[in-house]
Amino acid sequence: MSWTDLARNGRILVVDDALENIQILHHALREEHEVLFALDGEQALQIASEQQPDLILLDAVMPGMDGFEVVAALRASPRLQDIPVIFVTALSQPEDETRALEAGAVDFISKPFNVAVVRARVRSQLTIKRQADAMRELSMSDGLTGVANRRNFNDTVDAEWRRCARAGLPLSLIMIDIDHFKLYNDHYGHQAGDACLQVIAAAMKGCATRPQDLLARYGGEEFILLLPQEGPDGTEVIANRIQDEVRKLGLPHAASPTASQVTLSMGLATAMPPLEGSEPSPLIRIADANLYRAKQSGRNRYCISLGA
Ligand SMILES: Nc1nc2c(ncn2[C@@H]2O[C@H](COP(=O)(O)OP(=O)(O)OP(=O)(O)O)[C@@H](O)[C@H]2O)c(=O)[nH]1
Repeated sequence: MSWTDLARNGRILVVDDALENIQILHHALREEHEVLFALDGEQALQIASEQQPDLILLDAVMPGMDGFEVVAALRASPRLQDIPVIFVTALSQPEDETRALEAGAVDFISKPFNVAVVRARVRSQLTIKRQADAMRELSMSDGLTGVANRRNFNDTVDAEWRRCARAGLPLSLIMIDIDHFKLYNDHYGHQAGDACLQVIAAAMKGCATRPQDLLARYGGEEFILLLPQEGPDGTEVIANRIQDEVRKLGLPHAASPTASQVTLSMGLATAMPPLEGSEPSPLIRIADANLYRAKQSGRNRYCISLGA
């Protein structure tokens, strides 16, 4: 897919208190893009939050919340702050343009506008947005297995920890380690080891598929599964599912003293719920200690305890 293709099909939110302006922009953009609209600032923020548009075309002067206030509210929201905003406005003084750009808009178009120019500027901002999205995605995932990387896990566990603490919901972790992986590499070679990590990661990813679940590569052959809103019983169900799926893969491990196939050891830990103001690191340490117990007591199993 080329970058030009990436500029097509974006979802655009047009915000203007004059219906005729919305109609003109809708007409100009509807062939290439999905166009949503809002007639005031409050409605714009609500639709942005629900529909996550790729770009917002925003009128500056509106009754109630004006465009500058809308941009400030977008920038203050972690979920909405990356949505680019182009001001489309009757304001035309250089100081208006400067104020809009300083407030966080990426571009400024004065009314009356030329439709072809609007289309071209929309395309160029969508291209930049897609490139930024792709870069962010890459920086948050592990290059070998495609699952989340450790940094992504650290950011996500902090946010989910706070969310579960506020809502009084449990949060669980499963620390997962491939058994005798050094012997696997020694026996089959490092490339086969890499392929093994990829296959195991893909199988584990299919075992916890709720939107808030996150599988991350935590170290070389160590993974961690974050299960917000999951108590100890559900976590054991998922641990058993992972063991079953890996068993079904039947990856030979001729050098393993534990089994003839690749096996996993796991440490489970649940906060019931996290305490407000506390940190997730003690729970991670408990999951790690339980993984160590699973290794010590024979591998190819999980150990569990409540904690933190
Ligand atoms: N192929 C491959 N191997 C890796 C990668 N990352 C780490 N490893 C290997 O994973 C092995 C981990 O070995 P150890 O920590 O000794 O653990 P183990 O052999 O799995 O033994 P137990 O955990 O005690 O069952 C090391 O040999 C690392 O070189 C990777 O990205 N690719």
